[in-house]
Amino acid sequence: MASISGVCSPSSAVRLRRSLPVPYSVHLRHIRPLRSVADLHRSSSASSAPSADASLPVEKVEKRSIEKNPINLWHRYVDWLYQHKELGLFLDVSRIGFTDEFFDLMEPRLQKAFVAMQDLEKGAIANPDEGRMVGHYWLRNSKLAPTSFLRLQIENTLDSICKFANDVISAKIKPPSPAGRFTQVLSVGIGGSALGPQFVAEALAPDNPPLKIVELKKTLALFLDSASHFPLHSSGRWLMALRKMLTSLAYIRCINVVCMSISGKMTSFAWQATRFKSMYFNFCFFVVCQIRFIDNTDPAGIDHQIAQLGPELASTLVIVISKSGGTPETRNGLLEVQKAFREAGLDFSKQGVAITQENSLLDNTAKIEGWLARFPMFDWVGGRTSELSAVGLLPAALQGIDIKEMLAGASLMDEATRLSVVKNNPAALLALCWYWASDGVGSKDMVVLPYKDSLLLFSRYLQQLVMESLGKEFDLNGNRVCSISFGWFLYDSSASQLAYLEHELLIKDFQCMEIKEARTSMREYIQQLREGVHNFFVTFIEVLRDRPPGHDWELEPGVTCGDYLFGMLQGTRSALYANDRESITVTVQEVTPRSVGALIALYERAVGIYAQLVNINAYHQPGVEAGKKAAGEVLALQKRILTVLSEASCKLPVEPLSLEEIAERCHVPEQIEMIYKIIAHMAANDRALIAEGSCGSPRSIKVYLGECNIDELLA
Ligand SMILES: O=P(O)(O)OC[C@H]1O[C@](O)(CO)[C@@H](O)[C@@H]1O
Repeated sequence: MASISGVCSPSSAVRLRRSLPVPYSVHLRHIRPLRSVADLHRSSSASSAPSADASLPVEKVEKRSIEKNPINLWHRYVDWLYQHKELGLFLDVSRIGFTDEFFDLMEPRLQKAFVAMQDLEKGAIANPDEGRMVGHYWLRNSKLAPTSFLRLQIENTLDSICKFANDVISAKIKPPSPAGRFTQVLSVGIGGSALGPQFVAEALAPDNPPLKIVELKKTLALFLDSASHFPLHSSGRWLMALRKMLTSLAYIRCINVVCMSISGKMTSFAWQATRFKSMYFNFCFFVVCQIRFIDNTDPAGIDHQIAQLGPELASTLVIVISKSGGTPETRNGLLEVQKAFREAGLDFSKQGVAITQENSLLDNTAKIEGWLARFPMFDWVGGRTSELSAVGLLPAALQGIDIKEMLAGASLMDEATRLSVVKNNPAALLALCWYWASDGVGSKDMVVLPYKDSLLLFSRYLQQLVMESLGKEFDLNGNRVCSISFGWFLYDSSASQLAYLEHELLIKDFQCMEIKEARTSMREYIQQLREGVHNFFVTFIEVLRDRPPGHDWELEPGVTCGDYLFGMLQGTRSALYANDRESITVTVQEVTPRSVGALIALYERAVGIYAQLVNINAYHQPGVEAGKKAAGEVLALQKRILTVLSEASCKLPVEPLSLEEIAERCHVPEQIEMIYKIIAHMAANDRALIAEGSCGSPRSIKVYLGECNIDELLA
């Protein structure tokens, strides 16, 4: 929250957008009044007979002007409001203008999608390319797993995660260094093997630094010494004193947990003192680790993380996460970290943990090198839906996050999203809205706006889930899908921690306005949102609870800081809608392990249902594979260039080569531009390659090697 104007801004903005035009027919926007709310309500019931012309393809449904009458809108809001009582989660789709006619046409498709989802949950082969099941739903309810073997696997893995995390936190498992306990976790992974843990850490990790047990011991000893002189008679006062003393250490969240767990049981001071001693031991279980991530192959980024760890590398648990076990970015990260360990005189194997498929390259490496622990990734869990497997659960547990609560939240949401009454199924409602808003062909960007800093990374997490699942070229029948249809592409605003929606919107769409002006006041902000290019629909993520109970205060009479954030969200929603910008609002009571688990499950299911609606396979990733292959080809070309240069440079006299000559000798004249880029990159990094001439005029460049030991160069 960087604005000093007091205007709250969304925590992050992600826009997923179309790349190609949509068919003309779906752009038609005829102005025709909506039917009455009562009609809408009637048609929304799953049991009601479809009233629309079933022969009309859903894509031909006309888009009418959206309802603007405030009273009708209120009724629409109330009629469509979804609430999950136990989860404290609401979904408001009233500001998406789908009509009853559209709903009726979609209803049979949704019913078909529900059946497909049921099959999926029963273990149907949902990824025909890889011949595998898709079972992330079983992770949160192992009874659903199609075989008892799988059920046991799930349960045993969860047990071993909990045990390992507890042992690390209580220092039963410790690093060899004198530090005596693990204080940091470094997670190495990418894509689905990084984004979930990052999102959850940002959302749920305790605010405070890891407890330093030495410091704690000292303070507790002092307290115990003086405890006998305390004139405290009631457990309430005793607790208050205890809380005050411990919170002075600034570990508020942990302390609350401990104090709550022992309150109400204390009667006498003697007993209190005993409890206090035992609490000291319990308290050790709350000594959690901080987490850092290496999620790219950017050497400077890796160096930064390692430098930030500094001497704490000796007490860092390194978790390497890769389902395939062979992803180059992750392998590179691992090799870099291992090098840092070697240079610091540390034994990596004593601090390394692998999360990967059995017998993958990574698994075998961890086995051979005798790493501290290995946890399985199951082939029936895709990377982008792996947050509630060991991938997300182990890092979360190490940070003291209640992973069973996360699983419970997801499980409750799974139950809710299995229902076949569309109106009672929040994932189906989301999929329906996406289809309406983007015409089923990705004609609009999806902007995800979490209005809570702790949910900053939710949009980035969704990026991977949605784009990799829905950005497909071919449908299930092998037909090329209409334009790029289901791909929503991301504008990643997270580079700016300020995460301004307006920043993104301004740069991309609102060319007429200055970015700075957008920050000055809410009025200009809304002005710009309303009048910019209309190529998006919004999902607001709202959190009702501003601060933990008892911590809020009024910064002006009757108004808290959270009220501003709330006002910003509501004001933006209203202003956007007034100018025909549709929005969905997902509301949770609080950001808790349970609500985070529920949000993850909600979107996993919505993506699955939407994929069914548009007849694509959400569970394979041919595009990603192509990208990985392309990267490999560039590296192969680099090796060929080095071989050619070596032959020319090891002659006497040395023969400098032009780019054309290199391309010809590599037998790829058409790759001359790539050859130039490879050489420019190597030259910029002081590799054993000398490029004479000007980079600005590539034709002038002559290249040779400064040394001619090709084996060393290729090593
Ligand atoms: O877990 P792996 O096999 O290293 O793959 C990492 C990620 O890379 C991707 O292939 C692309 O980001 C994802 O599908 C996957 O989650």
